[in-house]
Amino acid sequence: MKLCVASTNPAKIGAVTSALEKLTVQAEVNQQEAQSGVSAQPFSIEETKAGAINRAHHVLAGFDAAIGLEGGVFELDGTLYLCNWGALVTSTGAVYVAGGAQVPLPAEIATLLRAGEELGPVMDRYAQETGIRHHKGAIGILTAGKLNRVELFSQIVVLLFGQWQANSD
Ligand SMILES: O=c1[nH]c(=O)c2ncn([C@@H]3O[C@H](COP(=O)(O)OP(=O)(O)OP(=O)(O)O)[C@@H](O)[C@H]3O)c2[nH]1
Ligand SMILES: [Mg+2]
Repeated sequence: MKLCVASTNPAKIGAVTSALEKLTVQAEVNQQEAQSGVSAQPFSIEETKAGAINRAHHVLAGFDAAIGLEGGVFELDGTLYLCNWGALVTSTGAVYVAGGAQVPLPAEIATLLRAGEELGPVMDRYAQETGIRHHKGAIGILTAGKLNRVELFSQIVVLLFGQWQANSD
């Protein structure tokens, strides 16, 4: 199967390849930068989910299926949460979506995001590291490494393929 991942972010590519290994799915995995069609910092579940779907559709041409993975934040009861969404679209027109881990963001990070900053650079400053978005992710910082961004998105990819399988049997 020819599969395209709608990102060149190593954390997202790693998530797809580890999920495919876990599922023993044979696929030729390609990657392409993709426009999410939403803001650089999605600020709701709806926007984050839409970004994942848009990405997948934007890179589908020429492939059997495409995967979009998008991180974002959303407000709930006055607290800002991290959220993560994935979409799997197929050349036959199927669309599967799945949400992943959600955790509250520290107030100091929430303040900066509400002021218009993107989570990636904010997390790098907060943790005094670089490129967090490409490996451990905000989830890795916020859970003392108990879950990283690859593992987080890998679970979403398993949910996507599982739905595809359940609807193909
Ligand atoms: O340090 C981070 N750790 C995370 O866990 C995380 N989740 C989301 N974001 C940020 O939210 C925006 C949309 O996310 P995103 O899906 O576009 O991610 P990304 O820009 O890293 O990948 P990509 O666009 O190259 O595929 C981007 O500004 C990301 O910086 C994160 N940053
Ligand atoms: Mg991005």
